[in-house]
Amino acid sequence: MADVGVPVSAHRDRILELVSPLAPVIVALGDALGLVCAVDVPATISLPRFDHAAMDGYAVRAADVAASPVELPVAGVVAAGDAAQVTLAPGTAWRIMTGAPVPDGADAVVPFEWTDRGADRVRIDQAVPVARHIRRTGEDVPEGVLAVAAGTALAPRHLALLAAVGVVDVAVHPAPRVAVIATGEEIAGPADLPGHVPDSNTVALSAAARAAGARETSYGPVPDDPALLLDQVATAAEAADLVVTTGGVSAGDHDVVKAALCDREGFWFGSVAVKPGRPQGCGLVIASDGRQVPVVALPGTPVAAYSSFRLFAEPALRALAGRFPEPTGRAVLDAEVAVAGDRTLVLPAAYVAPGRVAQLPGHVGHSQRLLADADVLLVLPPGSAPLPAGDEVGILPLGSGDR
Ligand SMILES: Nc1nc2c(c(=O)[nH]1)N[C@H]1C(S)=C(S)[C@@H](COP(=O)(O)OP(=O)(O)OC[C@H]3O[C@@H](n4cnc5c(N)ncnc54)[C@H](O)[C@@H]3O)O[C@H]1N2
Ligand code: MOO
Repeated sequence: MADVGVPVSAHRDRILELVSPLAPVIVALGDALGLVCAVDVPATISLPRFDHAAMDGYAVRAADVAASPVELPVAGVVAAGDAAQVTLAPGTAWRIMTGAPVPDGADAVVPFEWTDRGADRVRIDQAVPVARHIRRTGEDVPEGVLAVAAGTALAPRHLALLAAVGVVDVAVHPAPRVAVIATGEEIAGPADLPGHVPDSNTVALSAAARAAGARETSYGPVPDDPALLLDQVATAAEAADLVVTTGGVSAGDHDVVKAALCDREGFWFGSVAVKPGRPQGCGLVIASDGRQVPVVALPGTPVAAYSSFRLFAEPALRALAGRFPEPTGRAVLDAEVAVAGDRTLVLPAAYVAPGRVAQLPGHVGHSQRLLADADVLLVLPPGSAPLPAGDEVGILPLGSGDR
C-alpha cells in the first residue's frame, strides 16, 4: 500500500526551515508598495509639522470673541505655505486659510461662515472655544515617535503616513525572486509532435508567484535528462531566492527532478498526506556567491502543482519577504463535504453567500476547469466522517483576478 505521507504542516515546516527573510534593502517610498518594512521607522518631522488652521476663516483669541457678535480689525492674511510667522495683537484678527500657520498669540479659528467675511474689519457672529479649528504640531504623530513598525506590509496608507512624517526611503525586505522550472519530455519537446502537452504549470506558477508579491523568471521546460535539469537549477539559483520545479517527482522511470536531486545532501523526496499533491520534494542548492537557495519540487499534475504551490511555495515566499505568520482564511460549509481519510483534501469550492462556501459539483480529482471556476480551495484535514453543513473550514482564497 502506498505510503500515506507526512502531514501538510510538517512538509511546510520542513520548507520554512530552509528559508529566512531576505537581507533588507533601502528603497524609495514609491517602490515600497507591498514590501515588508525591515526596521521600526520613526517620524523625522512632526505631523502636523506646525500649528495650522483647519478651516478658512479668522485666527483670533477665543477670549476676544467670547461676547459675540463683536467686530475686530483684520491685521492681514496668512495663507498655506507662508514662511513668515506672524503675531496676533490682542483684540485683532488675521484672515487665515486652511493649512496656514496659526499666528503667535491666536488660540482659535472662526470659520468664514460665522462672520461677515470682512477684509479690513470683520464682524464675528459666534464665540469659539480655545483650540477650535487649530491642528496642533505633532498631535497626530510627534517627531521621533514610531510611525510604521518593522514587519508591516506596506500598503498605500502606510506609505502616505511615512511621506507625511518626512520619510523618503525605507528599509524593506525585497520582493523574492522566484525561478519556475517545468519538466517533462512531453512539455519540453516540439509543440507539433503528437504527445506534446502545453506547459500550463509555468504560466500558472509564474502568475501565482507574482500574485504572492514575488518577481518571477521562468526557465525550461527541461526534458527528462537529470544533467540538464541540474544545470538549469544551478543557473536559476544564480538569480533567484527560491527555485520551484514542477513534475518529475513521483515513481516513474523518467522522474527527472527526483533523479537529479534525491541523492544530494539535505534533499528530501517523499509523500505528503494531501490530495492532490502527494509526491513532493525540497532541499537547498548553493549559488556561486555562497547563497543557500531553497528548491521546492512540486508534482507536475497541473491542479496538484497549483495547490501545492499555494500550500508549500507561497509560505516560503512570504517568509523570504519577511511576512509572518501566514494568514489563515476560514469559511463556513454550505453543504456536507466528504473528506479523504488519512490525507488532507484540497477541493475547489465557490462562495454561495458571503463567508459560505460549497464544493463545486462534478469534482473529478484533477480538473483544471473546476480550479479555474472556483473562488477558494477548501483545505480539509484528514478524517473519516463527512464534514456537515455549518462547519467552519480552512480555505486558500483564489480571488477574482489577483490570484
Ligand atoms: N506509480 C506511481 N505513479 C504515480 C504516483 C505514485 O505515487 N506512484 N503519484 C501520482 C501522483 S499523485 C501525481 S500528482 C503524479 C505526479 O507526477 P510527477 O510530479 O512526476 O509529474 P509528471 O509525471 O511529470 O507529470 C504528471 C502529469 O502532469 C502533466 N504535466 C507535467 N508538467 C506539466 C506542465 N508544465 N504543464 C502541464 N501539464 C504538465 C504531465 O503531462 C502528466 O500528465 O504522479 C502520479 N503517478
Ligand atoms: O497527489 Mo497527485 O497530485 O493527486 O495526483
